[in-house]
Amino acid sequence: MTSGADTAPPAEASALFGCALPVVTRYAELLASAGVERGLIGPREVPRLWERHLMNCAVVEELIPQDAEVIDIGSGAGLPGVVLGILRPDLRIVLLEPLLRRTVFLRECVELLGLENVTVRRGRAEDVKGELEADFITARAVAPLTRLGGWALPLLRQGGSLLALKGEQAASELEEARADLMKQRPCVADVIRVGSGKVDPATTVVRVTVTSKSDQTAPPRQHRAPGGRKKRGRKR
Ligand SMILES: C[S@@+](CC[C@H](N)C(=O)[O-])C[C@H]1O[C@@H](n2cnc3c(N)ncnc32)[C@H](O)[C@@H]1O
Repeated sequence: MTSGADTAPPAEASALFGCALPVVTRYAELLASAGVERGLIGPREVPRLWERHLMNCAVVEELIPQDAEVIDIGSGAGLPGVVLGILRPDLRIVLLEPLLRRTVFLRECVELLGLENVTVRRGRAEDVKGELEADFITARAVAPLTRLGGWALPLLRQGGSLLALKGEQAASELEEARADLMKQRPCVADVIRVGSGKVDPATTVVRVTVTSKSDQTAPPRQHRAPGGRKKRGRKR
């Protein structure tokens, strides 16, 4: 895969990605070249790859504790799963994607970027129950919350969370979906903004955490405070 348009990172990306910046930059190049050529990402997205896609996805790592297992449902060209995999070598991430040409691109990315903690699984989320399970599920721009919850909640371990990256309508979407989510599995849900001061606007996430029936009012499990984790360098 060759390099495409100018994909140099903005100044703010250094602080966010630290020592992972060269690998994320290589991923940006892959998106801007093969990703565009193969129709996985629109050419108009290239000038805003960093702000709107890579950085916006990266800040979600604040919500995921050390060594968690993550499934990224509907990974597409790898957002947010590939970014999280680069930034957090401690996580084990499955990129779940049904479309062949997307899984081909994802496998190429995983290999070229040396992501030993990331695997690609071709399939639909509703078809992998009993085969895949995780502590966290991420999803961006995949499906309305009610449908996404129906796919994701059965794949979560007790205490695990769906982290759905959503837009400005997140709160109203959650209120509409809340009763349906509860029918799926006992859970608590909230809308949180992550990455304030790092990305503008901050990323909006609907977090749905599966609970036991007796634990309905409990807040989601306490995660590490943002910035409190010691980052481990990736072996290259
Ligand atoms: C709009 S794209 C978003 C891709 C990526 N998450 C992003 O933010 O750029 C939606 C993706 O969800 C995938 N998808 C659709 N239905 C799915 C399902 N039932 N299970 C898993 N993935 C699905 C599609 O193939 C597509 O790649």
